Amino acid sequence: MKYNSTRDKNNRISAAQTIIKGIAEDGGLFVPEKIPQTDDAFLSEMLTCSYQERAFKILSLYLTDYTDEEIKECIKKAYTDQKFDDESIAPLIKLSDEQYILELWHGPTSAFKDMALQLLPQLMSTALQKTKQKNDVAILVATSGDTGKAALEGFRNVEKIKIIVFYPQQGVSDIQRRQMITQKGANVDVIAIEGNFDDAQSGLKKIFNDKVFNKELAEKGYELSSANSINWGRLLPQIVYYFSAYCDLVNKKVIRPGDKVDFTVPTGNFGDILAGYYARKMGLPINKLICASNTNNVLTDFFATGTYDKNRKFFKTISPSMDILISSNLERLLYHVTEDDRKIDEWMNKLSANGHYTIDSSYLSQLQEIFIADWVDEKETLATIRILHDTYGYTADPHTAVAWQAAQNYRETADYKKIPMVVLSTASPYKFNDSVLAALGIDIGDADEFTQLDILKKYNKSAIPAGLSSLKTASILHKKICAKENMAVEIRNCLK
Ligand SMILES: N[C@@H](CCOP(=O)(O)O)C(=O)O
Repeated sequence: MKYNSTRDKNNRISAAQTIIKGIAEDGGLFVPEKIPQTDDAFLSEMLTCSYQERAFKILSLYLTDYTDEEIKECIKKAYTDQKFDDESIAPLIKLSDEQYILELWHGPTSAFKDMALQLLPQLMSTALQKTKQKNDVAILVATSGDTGKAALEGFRNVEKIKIIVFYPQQGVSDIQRRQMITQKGANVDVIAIEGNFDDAQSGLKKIFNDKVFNKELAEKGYELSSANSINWGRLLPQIVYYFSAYCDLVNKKVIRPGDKVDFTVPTGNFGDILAGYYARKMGLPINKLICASNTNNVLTDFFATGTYDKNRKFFKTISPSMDILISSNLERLLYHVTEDDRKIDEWMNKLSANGHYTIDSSYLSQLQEIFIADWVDEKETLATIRILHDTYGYTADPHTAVAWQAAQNYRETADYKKIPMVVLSTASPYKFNDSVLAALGIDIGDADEFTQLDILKKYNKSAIPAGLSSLKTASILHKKICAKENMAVEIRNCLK
């Protein structure tokens, strides 16, 4: 299996090279040349498998230049009970006969990003050995809150790899910031930027494509890569949990093999929901993928009109990980729908130059067959957290609440087929204590984030994750702040 750039079909490389590179030199994203197909037998074998075995079955379809032993070893190191506090790795929680929550935050940093970022470092280290690359890798990450910490935790002290994370100074929750600025590890740097996530992501994309800068770093012994979902190695592990949740529904006798299921995904950079699209293309019986946004509803408008327009007000919300106006992985989706690298290049150039592009109506109709897009404002997000708590005794974080409400909205339309709905829960509520407590009507006065953790415990059945309670005594190790124009300067300083 080879991978090619969305902007140049002739730019083809192996899976190992794809994972090391992260992004193509032409600015495009790497996609599998063919999406492997699964059949009834594949799914039926998967039913009795552990999460790790399910991961192996999916990964081996895509990582054809890795040996089975290499893939198994990567999976074994990633999904252990030392790292995940639930043995099923991604537990499926029933809230009603038709409504399920897929909790993806039982890893070390309490966000769904761990599902991929515990595995990516293993896949990358193996790729470096396989390709005998001489230079070290410098991973550059832009985060709106969750990816940063998960990437730092995954890559800390990994040999031949350095990692530099940029986060928006004013755009993450208190706990998310604490998680990042207390990060230990000889190979990590964390820098706040005076800007938002889009500034960080766009700044890094420019740096990835800056030939002169890349040459300078190569001479110093570094190749750049990414741990954001622009890296294929981030998306691939996420396909697994769609299959796994489906198998769990069959095993619980909620559905029979072959029955269709809907998934709702809180969406920012479009990676998580795109993994669902790959699962669907591979043959998993998914009916609709519901793309849930917060007030930064650029994707909702895109799926309604076919015009992607980032020229709009950027809102800082209580679901900061979704505060994004340039959703990178949409490029991959458009490539798969059009199979036309020229068109993708044209649209992405328009997006860079003017901030908008419009796709042909025939493509839009194809997308509307699969995707339902909706958005939820701040007030409704808070109200939903309260409803989930009071009705189901379930404490959700704001991102999950956005998705839950978008799912309910869809379930009230004439299109809804009365089939099970799985809502992806992407972060622990303990990462967003002040918003969750406000939603529950609890007065926190001037309680700090750690007192808030303890208060929230009284209203939440699950324990405070060890990785969050330990932050209280953790020393602050990273204090750098930079202007958004100075990211390259900071990178140079970190890679001296
Ligand atoms: N939601 C993200 C933003 C980056 O998305 P990614 O999936 O491409 O890493 C975050 O929390 O940082």
